[in-house]
Amino acid sequence: DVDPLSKVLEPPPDETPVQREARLRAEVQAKHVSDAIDEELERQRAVEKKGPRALKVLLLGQSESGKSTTLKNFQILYEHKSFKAERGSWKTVIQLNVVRSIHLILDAMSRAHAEAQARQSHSDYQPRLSQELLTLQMRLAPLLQVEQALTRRLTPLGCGESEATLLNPNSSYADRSKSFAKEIAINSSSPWKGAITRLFGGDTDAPSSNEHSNNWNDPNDPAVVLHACVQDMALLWNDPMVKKLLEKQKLRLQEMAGFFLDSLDRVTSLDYVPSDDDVLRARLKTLGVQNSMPWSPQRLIVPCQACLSIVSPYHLTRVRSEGTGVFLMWAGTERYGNAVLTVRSLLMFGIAAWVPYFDDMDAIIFLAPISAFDQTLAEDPEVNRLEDSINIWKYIVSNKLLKNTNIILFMNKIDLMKTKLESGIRFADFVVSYGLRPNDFENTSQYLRKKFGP
Ligand SMILES: Nc1nc2c(ncn2[C@@H]2O[C@H](COP(=O)(O)OP(=O)(O)OP(=O)(O)O)[C@@H](O)[C@H]2O)c(=O)[nH]1
Ligand SMILES: [Mg+2]
Repeated sequence: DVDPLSKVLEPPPDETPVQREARLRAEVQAKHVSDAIDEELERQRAVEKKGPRALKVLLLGQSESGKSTTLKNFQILYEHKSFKAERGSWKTVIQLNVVRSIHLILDAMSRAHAEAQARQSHSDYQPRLSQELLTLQMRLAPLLQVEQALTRRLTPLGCGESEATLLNPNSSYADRSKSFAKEIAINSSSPWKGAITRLFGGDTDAPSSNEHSNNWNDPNDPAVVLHACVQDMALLWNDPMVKKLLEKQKLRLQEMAGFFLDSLDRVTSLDYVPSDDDVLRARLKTLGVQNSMPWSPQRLIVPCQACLSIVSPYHLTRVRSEGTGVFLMWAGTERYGNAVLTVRSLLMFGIAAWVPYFDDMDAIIFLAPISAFDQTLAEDPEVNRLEDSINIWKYIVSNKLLKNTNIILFMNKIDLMKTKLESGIRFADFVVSYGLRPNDFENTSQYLRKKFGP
């Protein structure tokens, strides 16, 4: 009869005093988050009493499915002024995305190097990495410090996740690369955007508030280091040996979230201000529930139950609107005490815990990134991402508690889907039941519409 949720929340039996302190701190923080959400809901109720009823939409989907991106798209449509005001804060995220891509390359090189050395001890030694590459690797070392500085900038109040603080400068390179593979996550209630803006004296009414957010006289300023490293980064990314090595290790950086290596000159230039498209592409993992401000005077007109639509959040078209709209976004990953739960595990614990979020929603927009057919979940490498999306979707549409809620499916990331199919990745290799049908977007998307359908 043990409640599965409290079981997950139990502290581990061998908890050390340090872990205990961290857990209690996290719990206090979670309580703040929860109180802030309550306050926000209360505030919204007060607003609703005055004006027309706000339409509430919940964005739901596995991690990296595009919830934050969809929210950004709606922000572009309805709140362009505040979206523009936040561009300076996104610049820090984009810099972090660049550094992360470079690190993934450096890690891949280290792996190849280690492999070559192991082979050297056997017979004929063929150096795998050229001397230039080894030099580049050394010259790009300062980027590690940059990563820490950027992380601190994004988590000024300690509201980042432990992934962000794991990077201890005294740890070995191997340890650092291991922790680097993890993404930095920001709790959605964290005031990171505001904190950066305040830190640099940004004016939120200005069209691009943080153009002056860097100190060009400080050689340790992340933007200065990145600018100084731009040639080396470009040399590394364009090196044919690196290309081969990445291909061999099946690292397709271009398809990964937060890819900016093809725009290095632009995004590391001293006067760089992110464009709308850059902000859409910037990747920062969200934890926790995020509540948008009510947007007025527009409202989304949502179609009927379980409508199927194919859109790319990059190219949402304007929806006819009136009244006000509120979006609630549920992160792909949720933290409870010391346990990190995914949308999937939360659903398995029963929808009861979610009811406060679900029951007064007018609509749920479910994000299913169909391009993920050849990928597995970061939190569970055994589970195919597409299969996971289909399972959660079926759970949602068959849930009685949601029978009066409009449910909209966004089969998104279609641009990536097309690129993948065109590059020769075979859909049927991952979805066996697809059989011998043509490996093109038209047929695969048609097939998936049916798969998600009733
Ligand atoms: N190519 C492409 N990339 C997309 C699309 N939609 C989202 N992305 C990218 O996918 C990455 C992940 O999207 P997010 O919006 O951060 O995902 P999320 O669902 O909020 O993920 P969590 O915060 O981890 O729950 C981002 O870098 C986006 O730019 C799309 O339609 N096409
Ligand atoms: Mg997110």
